[in-house]
Amino acid sequence: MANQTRGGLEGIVAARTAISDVDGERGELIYQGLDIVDLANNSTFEETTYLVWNGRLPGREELDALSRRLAENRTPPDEVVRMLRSFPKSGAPMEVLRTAVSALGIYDPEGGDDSREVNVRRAIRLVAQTPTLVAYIRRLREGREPVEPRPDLPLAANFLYMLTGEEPTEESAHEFDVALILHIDHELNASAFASRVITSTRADMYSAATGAIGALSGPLHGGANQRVMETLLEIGEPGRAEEYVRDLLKRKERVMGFGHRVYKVMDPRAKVLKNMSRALGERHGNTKWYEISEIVEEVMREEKGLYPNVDFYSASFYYELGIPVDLFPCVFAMSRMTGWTAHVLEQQADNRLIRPRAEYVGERDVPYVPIEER
Ligand SMILES: CC(=O)SCCNC(=O)CCNC(=O)[C@H](O)C(C)(C)COP(=O)(O)OP(=O)(O)OC[C@H]1O[C@@H](n2cnc3c(N)ncnc32)[C@H](O)[C@@H]1OP(=O)(O)O
Ligand SMILES: O=C([O-])CC(=O)C(=O)O
Repeated sequence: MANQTRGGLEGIVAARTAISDVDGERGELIYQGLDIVDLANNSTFEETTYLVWNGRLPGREELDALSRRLAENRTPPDEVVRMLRSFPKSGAPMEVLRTAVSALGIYDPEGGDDSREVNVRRAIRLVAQTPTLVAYIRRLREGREPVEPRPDLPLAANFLYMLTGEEPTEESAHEFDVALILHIDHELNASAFASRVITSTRADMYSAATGAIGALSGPLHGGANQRVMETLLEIGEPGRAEEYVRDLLKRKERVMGFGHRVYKVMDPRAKVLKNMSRALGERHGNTKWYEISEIVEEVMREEKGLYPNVDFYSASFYYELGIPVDLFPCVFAMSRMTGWTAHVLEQQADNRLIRPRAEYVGERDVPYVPIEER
């Protein structure tokens, strides 16, 4: 049996997928064969969702039909919204989102039917309703009424609108849309793998989405974007950045938003987000968070040879957009819902139970000692 000396399944190919691929040496990411930078420059979240689910770009009518269905399905069931109202305001947003997404399964209007057609409709509802849940979580915990979704706005603009009650500028809505495109999928990342393991037992799509949110929430995965911003806020001023990072490293602590299991160079998504973070800061006349980030990046390269991952520059970008810091992982989840549901559909189409082996390192032949004799 192959053994995993360092653990973490490093370098192990554990699934076949056509959804996305990462070239860690060249710093490239493709979705269904298309380069992420091309998609960031030319596509929209809705169009890229079509691509990731269907393996090709849509024609005009196909795109309009999917956009319409995503817009029509934004309102979560009343029962789930009532549940959100009943949660303590102190609940961590990712915990609340995980629980709400799980509850969506109970109120699924097509529950019990596991055909592909129904699962595609489920995927649409999950992608359409997750942003609404995230915006509602924010409003309700602040004691404010939720802002109803607007079906005339694209998904990205509608989310920013539901968050604040104000329509975002065209530029902000466009840049946020690009950030969502960049987060849609990433080969066999931990949360996508979790979604495939759950699906492989023939459990339902909501179980897979709930498990995936749990996996994403950890600070070594999608929870890192929140920790990055907390670090930037603690640094506070560009003049303090260098010393702060060197101190962290001296204490052998990890600097969030750096390093990656697959990329050995800068994450291509981080390059796009870096430019967007600078541009947004400049438009707002506040480049402080960007400037601190740049210094952190330089020190990490010099001291550790580590580069920013997707979570690093998304942090200052989301912060400048006015998104609350502890909502950052939920924003990641909103976009990644497209990727997770694509993995569920792909796994269902050619399923075999995922059940690897473990290398047993415990004792053997241990005699049972009665409790009085221990
Ligand atoms: C969307 C995403 O999930 S992107 C990743 C988001 N996560 C983060 O940004 C958290 C910070 N980064 C990390 O913890 C890691 O780089 C991971 C978990 C992302 C990937 O790490 P792995 O491939 O498992 O590498 P591993 O954890 O074995 O680390 C290798 C070495 O690099 C060091 N290292 C890796 N990342 C960092 C970091 N961010 N800061 C400081 N040191 C680091 C480790 O301390 C370790 O050093 P050692 O061998 O001297 O002990
Ligand atoms: O691929 C990974 O391990 C983590 C990552 O960057 C992602 O999920 O976007």
